[in-house]
Amino acid sequence: MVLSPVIGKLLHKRVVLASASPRRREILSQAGLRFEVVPSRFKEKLDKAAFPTPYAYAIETAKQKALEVASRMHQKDLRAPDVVIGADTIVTIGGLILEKPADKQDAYRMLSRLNGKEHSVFTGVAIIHCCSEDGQLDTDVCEFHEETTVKFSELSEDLLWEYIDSGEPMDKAGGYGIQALGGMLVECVHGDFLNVVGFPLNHFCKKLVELYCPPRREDVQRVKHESIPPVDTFEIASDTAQGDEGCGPSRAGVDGHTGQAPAGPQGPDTNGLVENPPPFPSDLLDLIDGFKASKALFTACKLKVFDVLKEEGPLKAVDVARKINASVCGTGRLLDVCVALGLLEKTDTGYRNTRLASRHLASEGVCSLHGFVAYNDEHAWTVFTDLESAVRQGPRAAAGSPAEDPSQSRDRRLRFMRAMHGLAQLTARQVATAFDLSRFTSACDLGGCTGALARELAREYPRLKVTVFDLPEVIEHVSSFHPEGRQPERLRFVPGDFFKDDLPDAQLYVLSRILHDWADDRVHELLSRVSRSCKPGGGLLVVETALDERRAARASLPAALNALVRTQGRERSLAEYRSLLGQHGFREVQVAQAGDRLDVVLGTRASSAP
Ligand SMILES: Cc1cn([C@@H]2O[C@H](COP(=O)(O)OP(=O)(O)OP(=O)(O)O)[C@@H](O)[C@H]2O)c(=O)[nH]c1=O
Repeated sequence: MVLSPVIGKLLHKRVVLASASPRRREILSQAGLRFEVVPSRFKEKLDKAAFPTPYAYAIETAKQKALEVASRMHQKDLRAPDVVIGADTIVTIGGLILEKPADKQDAYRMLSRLNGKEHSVFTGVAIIHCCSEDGQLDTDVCEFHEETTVKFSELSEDLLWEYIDSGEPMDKAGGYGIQALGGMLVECVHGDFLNVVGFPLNHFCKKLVELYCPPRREDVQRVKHESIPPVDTFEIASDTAQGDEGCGPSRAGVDGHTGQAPAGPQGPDTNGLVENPPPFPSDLLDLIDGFKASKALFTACKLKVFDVLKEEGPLKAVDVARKINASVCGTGRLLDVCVALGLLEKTDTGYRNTRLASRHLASEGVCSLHGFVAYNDEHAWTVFTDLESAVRQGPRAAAGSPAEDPSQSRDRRLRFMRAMHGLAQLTARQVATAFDLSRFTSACDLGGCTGALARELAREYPRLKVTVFDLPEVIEHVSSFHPEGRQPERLRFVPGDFFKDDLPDAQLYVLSRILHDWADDRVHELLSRVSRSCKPGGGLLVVETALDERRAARASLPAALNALVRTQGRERSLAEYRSLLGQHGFREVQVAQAGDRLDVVLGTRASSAP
């Protein structure tokens, strides 16, 4: 049975599934798709470190699998299939990508890593439309990914080995099959179950709707009046008004061109709408509306909605309104928007936090980003409204990072410190473990703010003594960030200015999220001071979000703008950071990623002066 009309659109096409996975075959054939199976010969050996995110890796692998089949079939038959579908499923935990285990020991290593914890399963999918012209293969690639989180129960060694001995883990990413025996390991799943099994059918159907069934004119007009994107529903796929022609393999739909669609036979009508409108630009509308979503999140945080619900949820809108001292109508709308944004859940008994909100948006807790949200709301929001003049005039004349600007008010400094503290706590472990730093016995975190990274370094390396060096007006507030009182013995805070004062002695210097705040001349000045203090064999660890050519990731783009509106600094590429370290006498420069957004660069001070 073909439930989704859009799958029906593919019935007259030659569709190929470029996969040997029996699960993918089953999911797609149960959805009513008719296709041939041609397993891909593409070796899954792409360099994972070359991708900004795990899903970028999965998408690229899926694309390469499908392209290999398309080009092999084209060469063999001189007729490529119409559509080739490739997919790749990976399991990720703590920044690590797990694929199919090589052997039983490998399966054991994977399952022990997942034991008792939550991990993400990503499937990257590529839908390739092929067309042969003059013997040449022409392809249009549409790609997407889906993420599902899965939590394993605490499992005994015996159970893990029993499961491994069943043989089930061996052909499955992460070493388990949720659809079979492996289901017993799983405590809960958040997201699309079939995505874990190997193919995100729901997202796939939505993509097909985008590709094959651009919205009808009535829908476009409705959008004009109501600003509600009529996408992502399968009803649009019903082709009563459009017929097969309008819903065909539109080039504009297939290659995602958002430009002008060719005018229909009558040309543009009086509204400027055309007979065959281009695919509805839902991503673009999301982008246009993006600031409203941010502001809703900021406001809910500021009003402590997530704190109230963490402590007492689920609660009805009227009760939340009373607790946050706001109107019932306004609160109800804000709560519904938070539900739509995936921050809250609405149940029969009222609204409650999603796990994401409880973890990151409530004001307390080690993973809280409440301070970072407040900083964005109260500071970044204001300066970004002036982005146009920053773009016109170039970076702000005001020098220095917010923590270092002496004219800053105490409140503003504290707000900035809270923001940095939240971010640093969240990433400290990944930064501390990006390289093995156990050869060092002393480290100095320059501009180390509240010591969040320094604490993690001290925790990770039991021999390491860590000094946090920051401005006196910053150090003065440190104790309020560690309410439990005493700092660990191997951690000390020294007030000073890294541009003026002698740097504390250390074997390893750390500059975490510092360099991007400064223009090139100041960066050279700082690095030459570090280089002079660092003894041969010592190290310099730089932590930044690098602008790398490979990284088309949106993650690094806001940072590029930050530097423009906030300081004289700028983001730099990994090649630039490497070169900066080289110019200041650091050799054997290595690069690693700490999570999705941060790059860590480590250099060793050479014996000869630069
Ligand atoms: C987490 C999980 C994974 N899988 C299977 O793991 C393989 C992933 O490997 P892949 O590289 O994406 O695919 P493949 O099997 O090598 O096939 P191919 O597409 O030819 O590369 C796929 O099979 C999936 O179903 C399950 O069956 N159940 C699960 O719970």
